[in-house]
Amino acid sequence: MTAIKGLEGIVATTSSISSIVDGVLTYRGYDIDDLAEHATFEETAFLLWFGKLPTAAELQVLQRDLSAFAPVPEQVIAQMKLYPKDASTMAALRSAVSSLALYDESADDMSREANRIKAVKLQAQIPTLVAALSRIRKGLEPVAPKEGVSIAENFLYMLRGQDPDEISVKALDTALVLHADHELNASTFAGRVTVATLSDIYSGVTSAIGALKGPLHGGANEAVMKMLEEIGGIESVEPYVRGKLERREKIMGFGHRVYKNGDPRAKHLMKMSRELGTMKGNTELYEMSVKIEELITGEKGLRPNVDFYSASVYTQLGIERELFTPIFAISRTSGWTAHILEQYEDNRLIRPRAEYTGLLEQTYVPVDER
Ligand SMILES: CC(=O)SCCNC(=O)CCNC(=O)[C@H](O)C(C)(C)COP(=O)(O)OP(=O)(O)OC[C@H]1O[C@@H](n2cnc3c(N)ncnc32)[C@H](O)[C@@H]1OP(=O)(O)O
Ligand SMILES: O=C([O-])CC(=O)C(=O)O
Repeated sequence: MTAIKGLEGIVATTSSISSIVDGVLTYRGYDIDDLAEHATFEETAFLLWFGKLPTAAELQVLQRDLSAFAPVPEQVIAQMKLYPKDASTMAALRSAVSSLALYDESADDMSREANRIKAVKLQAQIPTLVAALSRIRKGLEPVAPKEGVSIAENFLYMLRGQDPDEISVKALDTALVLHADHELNASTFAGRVTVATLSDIYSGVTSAIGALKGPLHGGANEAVMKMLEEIGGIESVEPYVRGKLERREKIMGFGHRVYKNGDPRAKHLMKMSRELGTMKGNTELYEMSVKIEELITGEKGLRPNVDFYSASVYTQLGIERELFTPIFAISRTSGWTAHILEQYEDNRLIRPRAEYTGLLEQTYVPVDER
């Protein structure tokens, strides 16, 4: 038995949800470029869950269900108010999502219909939790979700307590489409491993949130923003990046396990970053990001991944850094739950083997003789 560290290149399951072939990402056969340009996040979530784009009537039903499910149990809000104010938002979100299960009587109902409803419910409630966590951290009361608006619009409304502008809603909606699914990434794999024991969907999504939090995965978008803040201005980019390269430190937001010639989502976020900066009359974050990319690609051949330009996009939308990875979780809930539903449909326990490298032939020695 020879271990493949990080399971690199191992094909661990079949899936008909999303694919990456020759650097092209598709959801259910639709190119991400096509979806980013034309689809809403709600259409994308439907596509991931049910394998086809919704008709107008199906979309209306989904939007109605998402609105109906968006309020979260008041007990969960009360618990969130007790969380330490300096806890990371992802750690708080992990706890809050786990708590949701305690107040859902159908949490352990493993029927296909119940699990489909819970997927929609989680998608509706996670944005409410993230917005509430942000306000609670600031000492503000959470704002109840609005009926009849998109997830992107509702999220920005719940964050600020006022209606967002159309450009911000559109930009966030596109970012949600771009982050919705990504084949067998670490958090999706974690979610699938969890439910392959026939554990419930809340446990699967809680596991996935834990995996997304790490800086080698979704947590990289917050790390990118920290780096931009540390750099401070365009004139400091070059010495900062060269210093990091000399010390052989990782530059967050670059590199990818699967894409070696560039992440197809990055160009959309780069364009959004440029457009938002131009619109707001301040392109410094965009220009700093472009300069970092030129240096890293030039020196190391590494290309930006989805997390790199999303940092400047969210900042230009006026969103605080602590919410970047939770926003990734809002979007990826669609992909996680689609994969969880797929796992239940044709389940087999996921239990690989380990190559043992420890001691051999040890003999027990009583404690007082050691
Ligand atoms: C949504 C997402 O999860 S996208 C990924 C988000 N994560 C990040 O942006 C964190 C920074 N990037 C990384 O750490 C890595 O590129 C990963 C974790 C994404 C992929 O890792 P792996 O597939 O294991 O690649 P691996 O770490 O083996 O990298 C190959 C080589 O490139 C180097 N490298 C990879 N990424 C980076 C980086 N961001 N900065 C500097 N060097 C890097 C590695 O040090 C390694 O060099 P070596 O061969 O001289 O040791
Ligand atoms: O696929 C991966 O390894 C990470 C990634 O880009 C994602 O989850 O979007």
